[in-house]
Amino acid sequence: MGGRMKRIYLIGFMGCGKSAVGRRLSFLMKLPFYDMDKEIVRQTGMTIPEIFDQYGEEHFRDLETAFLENFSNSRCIISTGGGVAMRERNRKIMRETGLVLFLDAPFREIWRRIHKDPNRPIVRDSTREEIEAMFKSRYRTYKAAAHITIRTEFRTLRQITQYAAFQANRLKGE
Ligand SMILES: Nc1ncnc2c1ncn2[C@@H]1O[C@H](COP(=O)(O)OP(=O)(O)O)[C@@H](O)[C@H]1O
Ligand SMILES: O=C(O)C1=C[C@@H](OP(=O)(O)O)[C@@H](O)[C@H](O)C1
Ligand SMILES: [Mg+2]
Repeated sequence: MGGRMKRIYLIGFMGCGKSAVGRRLSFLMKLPFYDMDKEIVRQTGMTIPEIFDQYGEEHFRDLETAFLENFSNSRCIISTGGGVAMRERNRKIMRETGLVLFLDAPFREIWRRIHKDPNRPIVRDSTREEIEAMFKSRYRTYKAAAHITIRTEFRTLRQITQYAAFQANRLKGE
């Protein structure tokens, strides 16, 4: 990634565990934690569904890119939203400023975790088949954007967090 590792970014599909692992990783590594969705909610004073409904998805995507462009803290953990890695500009920023970890979870697990959550507008507005198609079409982009892929199936949040910390320490300073 060139120069010293600064930030750790968690990427992957909705429900793969980015927010949950990021929070735990920040405790374990004693680094500040930013969940991009929460930061955008805080900055706008609106929920994610409200932003989608009132301004549309493209506006939300622009807020995500603006967050990455304007963010200045160097050593920290950032949990992205599931759509962040889909933009080339975002991928470039993430790879230039940190280590990118893809949390790779199987779709049936993901669906079990997200299908009832009203806070994810894309899930709220789509069928299971549509979400599965989106999962498949995004998969290779996550994989290519990441320095490391972490398979999460059959692993607890604690195990995943420990493995993420191990990889981050191993690659520190590269
Ligand atoms: N490996 C795991 N084992 C058990 N529960 C998990 C695991 N990964 C995620 N979860 C749970 O699934 C839900 C969705 O995870 P979350 O971190 O919000 O995903 P994301 O931020 O990637 O959308 C949360 O309740 C989280 O605790
Ligand atoms: O995958 C996506 O397009 C989205 C994922 C969500 O974050 P999580 O991945 O944390 O659920 C949130 O940013 C928004 O609902 C859109
Ligand atoms: Mg999240």
